[in-house]
Amino acid sequence: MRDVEHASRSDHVSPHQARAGVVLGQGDDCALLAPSSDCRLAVSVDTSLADVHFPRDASAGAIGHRALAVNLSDLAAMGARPRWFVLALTLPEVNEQWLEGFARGLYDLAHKHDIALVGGDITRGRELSITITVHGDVPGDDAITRHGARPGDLLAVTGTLGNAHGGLRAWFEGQRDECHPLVAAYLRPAPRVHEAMSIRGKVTAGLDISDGLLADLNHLCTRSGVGAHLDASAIPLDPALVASLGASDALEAALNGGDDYELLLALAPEQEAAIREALGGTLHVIGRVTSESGITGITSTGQGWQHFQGQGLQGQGQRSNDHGTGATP
Ligand SMILES: Nc1ncnc2c1ncn2[C@@H]1O[C@H](COP(=O)(O)OP(=O)(O)O)[C@@H](O)[C@H]1O
Ligand SMILES: Cc1ncc(C[n+]2csc(CCOP(=O)(O)OP(=O)(O)O)c2C)c(N)n1
Ligand SMILES: [Mg+2]
Repeated sequence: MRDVEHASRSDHVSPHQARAGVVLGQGDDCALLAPSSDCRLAVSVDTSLADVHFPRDASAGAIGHRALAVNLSDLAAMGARPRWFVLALTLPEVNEQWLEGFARGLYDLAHKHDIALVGGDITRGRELSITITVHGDVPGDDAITRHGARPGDLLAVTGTLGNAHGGLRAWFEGQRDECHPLVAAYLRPAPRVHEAMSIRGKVTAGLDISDGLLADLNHLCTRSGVGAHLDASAIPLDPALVASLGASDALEAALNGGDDYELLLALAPEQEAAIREALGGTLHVIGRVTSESGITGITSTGQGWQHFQGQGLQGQGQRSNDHGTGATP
């Protein structure tokens, strides 16, 4: 255990220890943190499991990066500024070299987003499992939520969709180059933290896309009590994805593949110019919010990622549509 603690406290952590708001970091029974008085605290937890969220033969650095990235993406979804995280690690064995790589992937991303590791827990168990709880802050009532979308709002996404699913498929077909653009999108997602902070207060609702565009749009619509109409031809697809999967499977990957960690936003049309200025070419309008429930404009039989539907790669794209959205052309 001492080895693990050493690796998770190695010298690239120390710059974070002194950062603002950490009264007492690792080493005692709890961390003591001082949230900003004018801010709300944003808290979220996500677990990453070998062969469920990442392939067990991915590099240790990619596993560390990805486990933190998906949590940072939840802070981005709310427009929160990353502050602190805690890490619960279950390992089948202690491998010093693996831990060094894991720590490097994790801390490089932590450093990039100025988030400090303030505590954790390490246990031995059969499967590799990483649970991270992130804390962020957001001023006043500016948090981006799922519940504010209104009929007439535009729907938009950042970046392109489906690449990570293309990378997952490439990995299972034997592609092991982690620098391959689609594989990198899957293993090393780039959470839209700065983008989200620059548009909070300007959007009516938003969330990050982890389960797939249709599934997460459905979450937003349900929470807001609205429906949506999508323009299939406006869904942004990377030419590399279309080249890899063909146009039809690329669209299906974008709609239902998941793992994108892009933002899905609802915004009043009069805010579009300001948001486009903040986000530049990353913003793509893909439809609008409607008053009738259900998602129209898209024909798809998929329903995004569901942990308890016996999913695996074989099941992707072969599931029936029961997400209750009534997706129709
Ligand atoms: N086991 C649980 N206990 C309490 N709340 C949960 C649990 N699982 C999910 N939730 C809550 O349900 C909401 C949706 O969770 P989830 O689908 O995991 O969203 P996300 O994609 O943002 O991680 C979140 O507010 C989350 O905190
Ligand atoms: C090895 C592997 N198989 C399949 C997937 C696809 N996948 C697994 S979980 C998931 C959805 C996101 O994970 P979840 O635990 O639901 O995160 P949350 O929505 O809570 O952020 C997807 C698309 C993957 N990422 N890796
Ligand atoms: Mg979650």
